[in-house]
Amino acid sequence: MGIKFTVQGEAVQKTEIFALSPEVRRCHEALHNKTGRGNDFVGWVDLPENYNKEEFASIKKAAAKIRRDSSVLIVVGIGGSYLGTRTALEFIKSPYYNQLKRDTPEIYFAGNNISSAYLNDILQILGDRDFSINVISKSGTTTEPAIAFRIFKQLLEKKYGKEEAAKRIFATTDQTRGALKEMCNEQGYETFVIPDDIGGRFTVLTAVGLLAMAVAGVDIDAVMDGAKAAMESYSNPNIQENECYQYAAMRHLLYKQGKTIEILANYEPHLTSFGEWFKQLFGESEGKEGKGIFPVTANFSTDLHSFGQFIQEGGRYFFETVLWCKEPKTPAIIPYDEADGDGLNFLAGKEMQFVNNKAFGGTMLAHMDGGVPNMVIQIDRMDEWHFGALIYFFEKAVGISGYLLEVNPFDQPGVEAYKKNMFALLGKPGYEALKVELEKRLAD
Ligand SMILES: O=P(O)(O)OC[C@H]1O[C@](O)(CO)[C@@H](O)[C@@H]1O
Repeated sequence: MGIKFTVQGEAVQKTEIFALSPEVRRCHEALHNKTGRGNDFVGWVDLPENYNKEEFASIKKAAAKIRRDSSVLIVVGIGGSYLGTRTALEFIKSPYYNQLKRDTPEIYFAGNNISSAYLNDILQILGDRDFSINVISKSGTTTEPAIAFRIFKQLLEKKYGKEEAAKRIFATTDQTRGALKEMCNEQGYETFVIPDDIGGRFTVLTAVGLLAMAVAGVDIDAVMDGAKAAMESYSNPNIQENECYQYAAMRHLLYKQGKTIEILANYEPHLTSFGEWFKQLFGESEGKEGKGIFPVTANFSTDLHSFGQFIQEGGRYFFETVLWCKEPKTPAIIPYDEADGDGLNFLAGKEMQFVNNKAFGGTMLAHMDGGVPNMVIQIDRMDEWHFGALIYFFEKAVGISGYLLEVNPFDQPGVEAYKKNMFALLGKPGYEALKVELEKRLAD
């Protein structure tokens, strides 16, 4: 397996982790036998093997068409219909994917906020270039993507006419239900499926993530191969041989010790978006019924110069999980400087990754000395295979971890509260009484 999980220091002993074996085995069985809470939404467990091969081929075809006739792809979506796709692009390609030399379309993400300035910036960047849209929404009624889709769809129709525009809209949505699905039926958009038994935050390895990846020239077969290898490796119910389950158990033990925040730290800007995806995966899965570990992320060494102080000496209620990548995507050598004004000549000729590695080791020891429990998830490199494998590692970990916490890790009832208030304040029909009540509270 190209992923290696290790516990650092003494905060939790291996024996304590292994002592959780009976509970972990129960969670494993509940997940695999579909007998646990939220069992309607565990389709992701065997997805790397059981994905729809016919649709997979259609995704590649659609991607080839987009690459042929579009300079830009606008991907519209939010939450699970956005984060994984963006993460894939930045992890496998680069956060600078759009600026780097390539022969694939530029890709921009819209509908993941309600900012007019953000939207106008994308419209300006797009200009009058040829483009296509991949609108991703299971429900089709999520406000943020619905607004963005209206705007880009109208632009597309104005530019190409309704008929040609319909051939440039690719919708990833529910197989049978929902507002977007109805629109697809009426307008004849090519449609890809968000499976019924996979919740938004677990969909990156479905058409949700795969279409944009394929457009960007990502080898999506290799992504699925990595996920399949992880699926096989982490199907082992024996915690002593299953590092994914060790991670889930370790989180649980730390939570029991009062460590209620997990910092997922990385040392690569290519992993920043991965942290955003992780926040939704763990936040929506575990944060309920007054329980859960609050997921935050740190981008090192950048953030060592911002909240590094707090991590070292602030309140001791968190632990750190470092996502470390062994090989740099591309190497860079530190040059010799005649004047040596910065005193760095002792590093001349060394690779930057050598320095990054020492920053990682030094930081980990300092944080542990400061009382922060540490664990490391190490991958060899940031390529397609490792992306698929790592996604699966975290999905499986949150499934087990959520069951250990005795919550339903596959629902997200709390997300509705803000939506209800927003609809009422916006004057959506049916919310009249709530509007009056909320406006009074806001005016007080
Ligand atoms: O795909 P949809 O229906 O637009 O929903 C987007 C996101 O909103 C949520 O329902 C709530 O955040 C997520 O689970 C989902 O990923």
